[in-house]
Amino acid sequence: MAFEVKATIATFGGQLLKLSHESTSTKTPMAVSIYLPPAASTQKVPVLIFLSGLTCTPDNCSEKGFLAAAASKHGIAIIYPDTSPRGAGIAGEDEAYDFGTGAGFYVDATQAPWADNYNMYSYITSELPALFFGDAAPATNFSAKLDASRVSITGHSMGGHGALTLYLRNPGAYKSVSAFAPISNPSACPWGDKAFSGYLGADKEAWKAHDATHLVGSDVWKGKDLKALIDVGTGDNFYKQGQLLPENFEKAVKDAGVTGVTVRYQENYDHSYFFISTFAQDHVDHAAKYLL
Ligand SMILES: N[C@@H](CCC(=O)N[C@@H](CS)C(=O)NCC(=O)O)C(=O)O
Repeated sequence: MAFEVKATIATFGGQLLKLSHESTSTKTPMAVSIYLPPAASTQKVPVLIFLSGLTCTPDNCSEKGFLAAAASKHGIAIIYPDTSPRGAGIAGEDEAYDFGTGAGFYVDATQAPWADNYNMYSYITSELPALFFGDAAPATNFSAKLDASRVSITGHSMGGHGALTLYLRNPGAYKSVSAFAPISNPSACPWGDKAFSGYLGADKEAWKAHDATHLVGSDVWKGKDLKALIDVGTGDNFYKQGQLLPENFEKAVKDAGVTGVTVRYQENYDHSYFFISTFAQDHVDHAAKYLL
């Protein structure tokens, strides 16, 4: 299925393209944006995927995350997917900010009425790579510009959970991972409890396959060196309310004997894009270490 280019915006020497396409995973139109650095006009560039948090569209991070500044310098493309299907027509999908629209949690729902459309895991891990790295359409032939063999992943909050879990579930698919204020142990926090109950059902065993704190010590992730950078603000109200639980992830990492995980607690920073933009360069630099 071809991309439709909705906007082309010059920024940091490259271009931000706002795209739309019909998705086979969600059975809805999906918005997705891509930042192409200047280097993409002369060579294939590696890719960093940024998974956004609750309520976000591709615009939040591309407008105020400032990842493109460092990505331009390194010659790295950034893909900004949406956070859920929109307009699926499911009763109740727009009732809450933390479930349904804007809150797909990067899982494939198994429960009615969500299972037909809420398939963000497949969307991010299968459909989007096929679209960007395959021959989607002559006018938007990204496969000539992007190097499918060099992809890293990052994300914020719900998207930090997405980045960590997709990375841990797909060894070798991504060169490195990072996260801003990730929901690190969704099975044990109110956001995760609500989302996983709705999308995955009451059996908490099924939740473990989408919980970074469980995955890191499991057979799914076979590596030892995680190549992970995580930032959490100590002034983040969601951290204080126990929605993020990075300490649980750190303990699981230690118990599993996994190395290569840096978790930084940033004094006073909150959950917002002021926090993300402050540390954006560090996260792009982290990805660049493994992509370039
Ligand atoms: N709207 C929610 C907060 C949702 C929220 O903070 N979302 C974060 C991601 S988890 C975000 O990035 N929001 C959009 C933005 O700040 O631009 C509330 O009222 O508590």
